[in-house]
Amino acid sequence: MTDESTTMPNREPATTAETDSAESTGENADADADPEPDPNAEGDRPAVAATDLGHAFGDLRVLDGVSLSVAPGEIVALVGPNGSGKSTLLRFLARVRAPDEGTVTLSGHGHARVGYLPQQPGFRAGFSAADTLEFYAQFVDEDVDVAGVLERVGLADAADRRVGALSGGMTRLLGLGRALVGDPAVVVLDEPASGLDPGMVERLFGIVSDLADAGVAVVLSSHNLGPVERTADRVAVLDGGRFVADGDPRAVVESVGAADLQTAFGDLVATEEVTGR
Ligand SMILES: Nc1ncnc2c1ncn2[C@@H]1O[C@H](COP(=O)(O)OP(=O)(O)OP(=O)(O)O)[C@@H](O)[C@H]1O
Repeated sequence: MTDESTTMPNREPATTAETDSAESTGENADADADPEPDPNAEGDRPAVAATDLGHAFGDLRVLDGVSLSVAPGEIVALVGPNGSGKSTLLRFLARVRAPDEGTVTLSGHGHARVGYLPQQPGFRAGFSAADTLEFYAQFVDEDVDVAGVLERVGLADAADRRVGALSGGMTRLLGLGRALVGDPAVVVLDEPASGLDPGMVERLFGIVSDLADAGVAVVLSSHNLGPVERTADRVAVLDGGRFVADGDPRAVVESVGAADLQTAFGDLVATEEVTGR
């Protein structure tokens, strides 16, 4: 069992991040290297910033000097081949674990919580979808409109269904609902569209757009490159432990003379030598 399949994967980082600026530091990180925040530039500060992240699993170096900042209201999509380190990076951004090297800093006005959808959301069997969200609602200060959250993620009709009886896609939608409990300033979604039918994929990316319109910083991973190209403000292509492209989707596509992100993806990652996967 991984840490993702526990019943409370996203509330831990949430509660630890309820300060104006909270930082997760790798063992080898140099905390002194971080600049002092400029109070006059508060509005320009990223909602979440990862700096020089490095991480290895045994001999496999998964991330190597990766930096990423996400502004309030910005949607950043991580794309990359299977095993390129997207989930690992997202766990660091969500602060469910710390990298070997580098820092993750959250900024926020008052609250700076992170909502996290793991790649394989797990819930305690036997409880209903509504009961499950009520459970997580206990851990946030705000009143939570559980029925509203279920409606938002398309599960209103499944409110009373036991979580063990939800389909794979519905379980992911409930995980998205859990990530939204408490109106976090940063939402980290690991393959939120995986297993969803085409209509729900559109709905999912619509929810993501609405979150960004409300000022939430969203960082997600996805292999659904069509919706990513249409929805994301930035796409960051991870391969070989580093970003091989990072920018506006159109700019990334044009940088390799491709017609669309799907084609650009093939060009970008095909030219990289990938080891360890
Ligand atoms: N806990 C772990 N122990 C050992 N190796 C791990 C662990 N977690 C991830 N890895 C390895 O690190 C690499 C990156 O994995 P990660 O899950 O971050 O990739 P990903 O880009 O999210 O892949 P996918 O698109 O298939 O979900 C893989 O080679 C994986 O096998």
